[in-house]
Amino acid sequence: MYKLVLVRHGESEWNKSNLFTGWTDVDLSEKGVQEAKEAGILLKEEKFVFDVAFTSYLKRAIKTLYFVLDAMNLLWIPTHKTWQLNERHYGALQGLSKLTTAQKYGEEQVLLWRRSYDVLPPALTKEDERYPRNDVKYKDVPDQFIPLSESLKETIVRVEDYWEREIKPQILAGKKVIISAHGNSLRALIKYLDNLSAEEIIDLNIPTGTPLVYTLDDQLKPLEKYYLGSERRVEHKIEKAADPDKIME
Ligand SMILES: O=C(O)[C@H](O)COP(=O)(O)O
Repeated sequence: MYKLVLVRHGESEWNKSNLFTGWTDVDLSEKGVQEAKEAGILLKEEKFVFDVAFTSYLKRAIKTLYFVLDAMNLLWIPTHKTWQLNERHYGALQGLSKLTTAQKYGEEQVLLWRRSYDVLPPALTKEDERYPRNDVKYKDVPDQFIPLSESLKETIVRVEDYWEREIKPQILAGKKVIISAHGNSLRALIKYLDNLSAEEIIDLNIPTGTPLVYTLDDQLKPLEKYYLGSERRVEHKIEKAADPDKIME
């Protein structure tokens, strides 16, 4: 049996103002920093220890991992960063308000862009300054993997590939692993791990800064999973992840 911990980054500046973010490299909000620190304290209180950590190329996930590991006195452990754990690329929606986009295109269309399995958000063009090729972080990523937009289906392909090649062997070697990533790159991983259908994944919302603990069998099939923290607080954060404008603090 193995344990695995997943954590979505704490609230970002763009979560706070409810903008489509994707690969935009925005920082944590003050509240997000607090959430990350609290996640680390919770993990420490529950006596979790990690041997190796994985995160994306985006600072909101990297900093969340930093605050979690700092609270646990584990900043020294090896940490692997990869573009393959980045948030799903939101294409030309990146930077737009989720609320005004819903007013313009309808809530149903925005729900499809946000939560469906295979609907692509509108694509960027290669001339757009948001095209990831313009960002030095992705200089070593081959052209065919640089997205103009991604559905969850495409996100799963890159997340699954990284899981199989890099993360799974570490877990099977007995290393205790934590992954700090994003709402949709974690939905991608969870769909794969839990073998969820395209319908089931629509209703899955991941709360910010809340450790999700998996117990896995010898084949890494999930036996159990649960969020750390009070049930009421976790529920509230899940509702907020589903519809940030409707949920007040
Ligand atoms: O990229 C984003 O905008 C957020 O990180 C996740 O957005 P979502 O809740 O619309 O999937």
